[in-house]
Amino acid sequence: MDHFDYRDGVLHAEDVPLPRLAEEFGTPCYVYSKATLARHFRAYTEALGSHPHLICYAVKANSNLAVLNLLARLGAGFDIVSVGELERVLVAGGDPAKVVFSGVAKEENELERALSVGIKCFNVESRAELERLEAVARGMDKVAPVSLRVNPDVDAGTHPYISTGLKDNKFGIPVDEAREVYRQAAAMEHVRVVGLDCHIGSQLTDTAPFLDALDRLLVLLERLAEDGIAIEHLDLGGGLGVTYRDERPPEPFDYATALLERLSRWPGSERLTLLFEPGRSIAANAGVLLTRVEFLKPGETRNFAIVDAAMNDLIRPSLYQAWQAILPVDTTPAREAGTYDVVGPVCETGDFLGKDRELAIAAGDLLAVRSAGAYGFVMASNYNSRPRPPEVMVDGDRSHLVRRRERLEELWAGEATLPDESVETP
Ligand SMILES: Cc1ncc(COP(=O)(O)O)c(C=O)c1O
Ligand SMILES: N[C@@H](CCCC[NH3+])C(=O)O
Repeated sequence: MDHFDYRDGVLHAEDVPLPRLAEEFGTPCYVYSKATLARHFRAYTEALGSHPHLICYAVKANSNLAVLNLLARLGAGFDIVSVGELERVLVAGGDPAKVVFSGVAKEENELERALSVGIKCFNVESRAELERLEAVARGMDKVAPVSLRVNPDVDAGTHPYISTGLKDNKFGIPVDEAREVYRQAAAMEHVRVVGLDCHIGSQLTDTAPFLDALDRLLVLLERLAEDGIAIEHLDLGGGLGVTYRDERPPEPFDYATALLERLSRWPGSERLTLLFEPGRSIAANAGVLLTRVEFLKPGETRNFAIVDAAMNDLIRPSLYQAWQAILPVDTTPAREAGTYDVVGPVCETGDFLGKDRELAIAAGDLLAVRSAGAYGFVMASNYNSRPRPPEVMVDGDRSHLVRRRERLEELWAGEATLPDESVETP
């Protein structure tokens, strides 16, 4: 469910026709729906109801300041993986006391900054990192709130590049070692154990692996209680999948309800605050990438639709062979249908947005690549010295630029690292 649909044959974002946005902001261009972002976020909080909880949106999925600002105003916490993400959360008005810090190699300066602004929790991924954090906190005469990210060794059944909860993956502390590392943490003067964390992978389409992981964490929780180590919050990470094509993942509401139900079987669980770190399930289907067909190039074995967006704008199809729907924006003109590989201008054979797509299009037409709100702009690059695209937020019948397109002159001068972004005010 989202707010991108056809009216009189023309694709709209909420009440705004996409051709109007292409006219105003140019292409390629990311377009986000504010109402969809808000609805996806609220599905989590509504499912959790009165159970103590905090939804820490995974900033990496879409770190646009207007997106972060909207979620902060809805009461979100944030899951960050770098000090850069922390600074973005702060600029966007996020509360540092609702920030959890994940990642396998947080640097000393990152730990220092996070300690100085007072984040909620460090999700520690190894014994060595725990020791680094304790040393930094000692140097600052602070006490670091800590969860251990446990690797529960469950198969998330997702793409190998985005599976994180298996023994083979670099993430987390093996569940069998976690008890020992918790004991070590509990004995540290400058560390305070507050939580237990896991994140088993991304784009999961079934609740079963999440429930398996939860069961394993709860067994560990009992062992920790025997050791006198009290846990205040359980962080189940992110990872809920979305529909790109024909996947049928549970809705955020059903997913959160299932986990809550399983948790409620455990005595004392009503006192345990539940944290989630969703990224994709909030942002993916709240965004499209708008692009224009430059040329149609018929070939002997394949026909190409060459568009003005490329792998530098949206890398998921090239990197993971990810399938994202590609739709004509205006279906009213009569066009001959054909089968096309939708490719960009970048000099790589792997530069494609979609292959073998049935499309009735002509040069100059607009296309919308769906499900591009998560891991879209954030993974964009300047490869081939192409400027990164602008980002636009639609709100009802209004739209406004939330990041302007990089200018080529700034790229040449090496000054394109901080393009303008606007933080929307209510
Ligand atoms: C630690 C952590 N939390 C949260 C997320 C967000 O995951 P997703 O976008 O699949 O919800 C990720 C990315 O997979 C992650 O690594
Ligand atoms: N970038 C990945 C998701 C990465 C998840 C991050 N832990 C994707 O587009 O599917």
